[in-house]
Amino acid sequence: ALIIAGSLVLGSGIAAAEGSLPMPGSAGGTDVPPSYLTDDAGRSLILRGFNTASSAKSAPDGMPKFTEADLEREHADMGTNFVRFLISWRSVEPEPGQYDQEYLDRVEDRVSWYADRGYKVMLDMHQDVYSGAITPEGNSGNGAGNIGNGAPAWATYMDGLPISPQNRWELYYIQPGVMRAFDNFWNTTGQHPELVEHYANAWQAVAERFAGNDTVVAYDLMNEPWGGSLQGPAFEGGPLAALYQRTTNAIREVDQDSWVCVAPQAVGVNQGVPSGLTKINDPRAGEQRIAYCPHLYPLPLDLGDGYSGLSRTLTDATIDTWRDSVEHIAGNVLGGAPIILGEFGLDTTLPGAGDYIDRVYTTARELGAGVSYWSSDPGPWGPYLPDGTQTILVDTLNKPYPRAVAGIPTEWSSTVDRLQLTFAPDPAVTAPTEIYLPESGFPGGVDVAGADIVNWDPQSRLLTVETADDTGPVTVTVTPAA
Ligand SMILES: CN(C)c1ccc(C(=O)NC[C@H]2N[C@H](CO)[C@@H](O)[C@@H]2O)cc1
Repeated sequence: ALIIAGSLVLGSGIAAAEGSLPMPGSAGGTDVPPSYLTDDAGRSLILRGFNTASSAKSAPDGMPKFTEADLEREHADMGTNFVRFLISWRSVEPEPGQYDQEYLDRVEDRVSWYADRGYKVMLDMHQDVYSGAITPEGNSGNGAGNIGNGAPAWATYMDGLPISPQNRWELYYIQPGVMRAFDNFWNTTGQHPELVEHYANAWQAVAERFAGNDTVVAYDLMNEPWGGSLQGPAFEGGPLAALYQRTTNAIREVDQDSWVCVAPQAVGVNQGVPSGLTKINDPRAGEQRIAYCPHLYPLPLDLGDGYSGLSRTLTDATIDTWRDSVEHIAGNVLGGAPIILGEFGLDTTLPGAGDYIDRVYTTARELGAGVSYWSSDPGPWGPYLPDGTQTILVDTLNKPYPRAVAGIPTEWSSTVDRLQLTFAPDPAVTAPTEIYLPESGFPGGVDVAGADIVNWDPQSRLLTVETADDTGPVTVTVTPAA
């Protein structure tokens, strides 16, 4: 909280200095309409799923404690179609220039679980506090760790600076040894220009494996970047943007089609401070495939208050300023990039938790954004407790949504037993529009107005519809059969 509050002050100061952003609470951060990732049939994808999973951070084999049966349960209970799957630099490149193909085999096995159920996967090169190698007790092997995680031990240069035990994991970020590890990674010290090169080449090795895999649609280049001694636009528009550009170029040497997702710095921006991220150019032929993947963690909720009273008021204000910044970066800076809310979440036992989750999904729907909730790990934040008991998250998330749209969605909304979608059909897209309908709202047949039913499968809960493609925007309304 101290750090975040500090960076909020820092961030706010920077934002004021920058002066190029819309005033908080304005009509929105851009006039650029939402855009979408698309599938191979050209359908606009509306992605709903989880981060899977935090347990991978400390696993020696780099894999989450998440079985195919866990995925089957998630799919049956909530109809998700997306996952932000955590991978790690330490696992990809355990030694300099040596890429672990057996680790990538394990990742590919998990990807096939998702493929078999019609999911799309975004691979997240995850880090928190740089590496598990920052503390001897935290290092369960080459940077696997329960305090830090991400970078391999060989890329962790603390130059002998101290790291003392902290009662909150976030406070390790400002420990001298950790600050130096980040300053060496970003080469702010001028001592290690090779590390960002290794990072880009590690991503190239991952992209080389998944380039032809239609299930993997995006690469999230770095989780919650931290600039060490560099903060705000000096970091985001400096070494962070440079790393993103270098990594995008390296990926495009082997993979022309996956989206490259870039995230702002976490501190401040997660809490609504405007980001100073600058343009990343996609060298691919044709449309740019850069996406924007911010996270949302309003400070009042981080402090353990519920979504009620003053905390709710302050959280709503945070969401408004966060949304303006997201629209500005995705629309104006990145040139109309699709948005994926890479992380948001809270302790679902807090007062008003269900209302907060609904508010965030409404904001995501209005932004045309995908969502990966943090996280699928067992516990009060997730959908299931360790004993398998469902939290409120399952029913809160288990709502109708359009998964793949044969055109450009302009708006949609749903309740448990009704969905309405307006979109501009794309004549070039011959695949039908696909909609998920939960059994709770649709126990029997379905009625569709505004489109023709192609198929309704009560087992998979998927409805597909088609419309005449020579018309203007169409509105499809789905209700339970009378
Ligand atoms: C001081 N710094 C740099 C900092 C502090 C706090 C977070 C954070 O809470 N992040 C929110 C969630 N995201 C991670 C996984 O990406 C989770 O462990 C956090 O709960 C990030 C950075």
